[in-house]
Amino acid sequence: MRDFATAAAPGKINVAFQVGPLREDGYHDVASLYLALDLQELVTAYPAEAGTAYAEMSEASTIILEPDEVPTGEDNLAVKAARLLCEYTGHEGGVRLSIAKHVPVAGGMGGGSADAAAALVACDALWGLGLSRGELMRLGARLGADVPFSMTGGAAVGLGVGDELSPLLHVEPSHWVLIPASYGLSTPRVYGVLDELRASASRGEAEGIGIDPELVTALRDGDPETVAPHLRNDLQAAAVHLAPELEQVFEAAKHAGALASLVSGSGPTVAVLARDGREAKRIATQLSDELEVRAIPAQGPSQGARLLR
Ligand SMILES: C[C@](O)(CO)[C@H](O)COP(=O)(O)OP(=O)(O)OC[C@H]1O[C@@H](n2ccc(N)nc2=O)[C@H](O)[C@@H]1O
Ligand SMILES: Nc1ncnc2c1ncn2[C@@H]1O[C@H](COP(=O)(O)OP(=O)(O)OP(=O)(O)O)[C@@H](O)[C@H]1O
Repeated sequence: MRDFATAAAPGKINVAFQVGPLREDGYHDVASLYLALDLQELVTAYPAEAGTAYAEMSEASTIILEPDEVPTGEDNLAVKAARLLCEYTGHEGGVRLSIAKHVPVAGGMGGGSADAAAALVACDALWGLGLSRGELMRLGARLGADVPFSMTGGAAVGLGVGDELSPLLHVEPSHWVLIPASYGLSTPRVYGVLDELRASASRGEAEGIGIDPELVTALRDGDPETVAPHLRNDLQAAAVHLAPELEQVFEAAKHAGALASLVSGSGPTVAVLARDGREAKRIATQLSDELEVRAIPAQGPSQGARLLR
């Protein structure tokens, strides 16, 4: 048996995100243009006493974590992933999962989902289970709507709850600045506020959802000016409703030279589109000073969950 196994998995942004009406199972049908970023979570799986599974935050984390901000017991998504793998295969080994966090927590960038995806890959290797990618993807879908995309990475259209993925091939790199907030937003709460806002609006039924083919072409061509007008997130109004201070972040991003910006997923992290990598670094420095945050330059697409050693 291996002494340990390390896997990486990416955080994401939704370059476009449309939300349909609330379904009976409490979820919403969505149309998402997912982009995996080079902000990667690293999960190392070490053997532990049989039947136990727990997480610890690694000192290598670049995200500043408040004590108890991320649960380390059964509520941790990586621990849930290890448990699910045991349940599915009948394996009885124990595991300690050391997580190096590089994706803002509760920021709408799928950090917990990336931990789950990386944990599936790392535990599969540690325990020599030899599951197929398809099996790991299906297990991932049971852990959260964003987990399958963190397994595939790259760029993809996600339908259903976000888990029915059609990968986009040949997408040129695009450059972004992520502006994390000092607080998190709960994903179910943000969806709930969207439902409330829609119920109280005089507009009728939600329109049909889908991804504009022009956006796909613009991403393939690597033309940020053409990508910019297509940035759209139906959850943004709900995130801003819960955190009105986000308006200042949009304003600052505009002044700093953003081509466009939007709330990432359920927020509150804001993703800013830059002309190129140099611009992204410049904007990140400027916004870090102005907003007193640690703005992070990043680029996508980036690889999905994979074993490092
Ligand atoms: C906001 C996004 O990050 C955009 O990619 C995702 O839609 C959320 O993905 P996630 O965090 O993996 O979501 P899950 O952990 O599966 O679901 C958390 C909660 O979000 C809401 N939820 C999630 C996905 C979806 N398509 N419709 C929903 O209404 C549900 O209330 C659900 O109980
Ligand atoms: N491994 C984990 N890393 C981070 N948060 C976790 C993890 N496991 C469980 N959680 C819990 O999940 C909550 C949301 O975490 P996460 O960072 O995944 O949010 P998010 O990026 O907004 O998710 P998404 O974009 O998928 O909706 C956290 O507040 C934390 O309590």
